[in-house]
Amino acid sequence: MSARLLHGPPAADSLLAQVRQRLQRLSRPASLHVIRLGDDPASVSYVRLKDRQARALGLHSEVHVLPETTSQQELLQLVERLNLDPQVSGLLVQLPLPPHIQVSTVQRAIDPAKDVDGLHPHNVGRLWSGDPGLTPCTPAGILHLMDHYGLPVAGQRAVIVGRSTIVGRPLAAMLLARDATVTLAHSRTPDLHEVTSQAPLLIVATGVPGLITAGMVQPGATVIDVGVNRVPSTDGKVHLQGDVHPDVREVAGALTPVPGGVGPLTVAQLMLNTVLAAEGLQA
Ligand SMILES: Nc1nc2c(c(=O)[nH]1)N[C@@H](CN(C=O)c1ccc(C(=O)N[C@@H](CCC(=O)O)C(=O)O)cc1)CN2
Ligand SMILES: [Mg+2]
Repeated sequence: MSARLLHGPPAADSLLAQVRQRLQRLSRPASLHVIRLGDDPASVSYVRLKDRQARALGLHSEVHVLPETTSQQELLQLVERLNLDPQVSGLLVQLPLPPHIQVSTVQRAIDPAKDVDGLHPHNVGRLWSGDPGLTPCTPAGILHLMDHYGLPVAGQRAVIVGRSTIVGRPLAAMLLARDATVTLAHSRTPDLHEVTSQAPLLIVATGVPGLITAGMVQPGATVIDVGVNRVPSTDGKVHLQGDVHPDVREVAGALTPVPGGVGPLTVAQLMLNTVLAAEGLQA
């Protein structure tokens, strides 16, 4: 039997409907500022998606494109200028950054109230403390996707593969807050297949194309594939492949496709975070 596909766009649309409602009640204009360094094709495409979506909602959107060789000090100066600008409600720096830039220093420099990526240590601490705050877009989007499709979270045994600060770690905190029992596995987890094959809910965010194969998945499991890997095909073109092998479709009960699964939720959740930041945070 083939897995039920959990398509991202309808879930993203329902999140965007919430954003439109909140925008109507907003007493001041909301704006999103995205800083991009260099011309990495994936980053160019993701930043374009964010800018287009923000404009489609009637938000003020600005993309600040800097050369890849921009120094950390120059980047921090731009961040500081946007921090101090009262017209800026949301601010993020697109990742990955070139190696001469220390990501954590840049994330710490962003005003936590404008940190629509939810990666400033203040916001990370709030998330783990169970306090309201801005939270990373992809994990928050995953929870919205699950709610949209009526998939239970409370009481679930969830295995996350991948311990990144942008997906795996914050998702663990969010699932715990929703009363799931969470295992956070990673590239150094011994016998990974034994861990994954006992997961009724499996979320994979490793950046390794096809890492999770059919034999590693519990029959009937819900599998959320966060990987969006650009893989060269034999015809010389590049295609998108998830972290989950296509064969998993025959084993899983429900599965997010790549593309068209989690990705659209990341952008929709960013729109919600921008409105939350403009509101001065939280419902
Ligand atoms: N500062 C940040 N950098 C990065 C983040 C982030 O949340 N904040 N996440 C990813 C990239 N990302 C957003 O920035 C992102 C990834 C994927 C998608 C998406 O819609 N993917 C589509 C496919 C799009 C395509 O054709 O390439 C899909 O999966 O269907 C949106 C945003 C890393 N960097
Ligand atoms: Mg990834």
